[in-house]
Amino acid sequence: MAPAPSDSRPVVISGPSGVGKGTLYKLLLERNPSIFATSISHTTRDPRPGEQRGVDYYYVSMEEFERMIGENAFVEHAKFGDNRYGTSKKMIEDLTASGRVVVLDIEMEGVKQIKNSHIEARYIFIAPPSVEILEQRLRGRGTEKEDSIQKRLAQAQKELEYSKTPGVHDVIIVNDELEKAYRELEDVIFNKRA
Ligand SMILES: Nc1ncnc2c1ncn2[C@@H]1O[C@H](COP(=O)(O)OP(=O)(O)OP(=O)(O)O)[C@@H](O)[C@H]1O
Repeated sequence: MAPAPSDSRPVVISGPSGVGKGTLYKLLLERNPSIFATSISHTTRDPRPGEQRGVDYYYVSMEEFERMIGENAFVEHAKFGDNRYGTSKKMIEDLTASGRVVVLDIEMEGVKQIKNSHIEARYIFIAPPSVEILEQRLRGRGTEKEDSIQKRLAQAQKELEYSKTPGVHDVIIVNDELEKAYRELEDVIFNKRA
């Protein structure tokens, strides 16, 4: 395990569905458990069996969630179906104050919001070697029905376009060979390169 990075800003990892963000994120936390902390979102949905309050999510009512939006308590928030999800500023500040680097797995609209929230963060985009390989991974994961795969691929095109906007991401890592991409991710976070 490497010593703690000198840069303690939260790390925002984004990229299209199926690119391997979750896999890389999990490795980062498993291999450096005392250095990184998982961002814990607020949600209005009910806990699922096995989920723990304050570990998987902070579960709040719709009223509470809307009050927090009004107080500008979120760096980003979104609605999926009937449920709302958000990342609170206080959660990031508290985890950072505890001496750990917060890692956030955020989709494109959330990235745009965080960039407007004036929070200091590092932005890492995970790109697929090609759209064909992205499709293979989405299919290979076996979690998605055909229409969901098509939606994710259409959304991926938008995200890949956005990732080309100059200055949006500090670095783009192509997730070709997993261990190679992982090493690049660590190198960036631990400032072993740009
Ligand atoms: N470098 C790689 N080479 C081959 N397969 C990979 C690689 N990285 C990840 N995968 C596989 O690709 C699939 C998608 O990975 P993962 O679930 O981590 O994607 P994700 O970006 O987190 O997607 P989502 O945003 O939908 O959660 C998984 O089956 C994973 O095991």
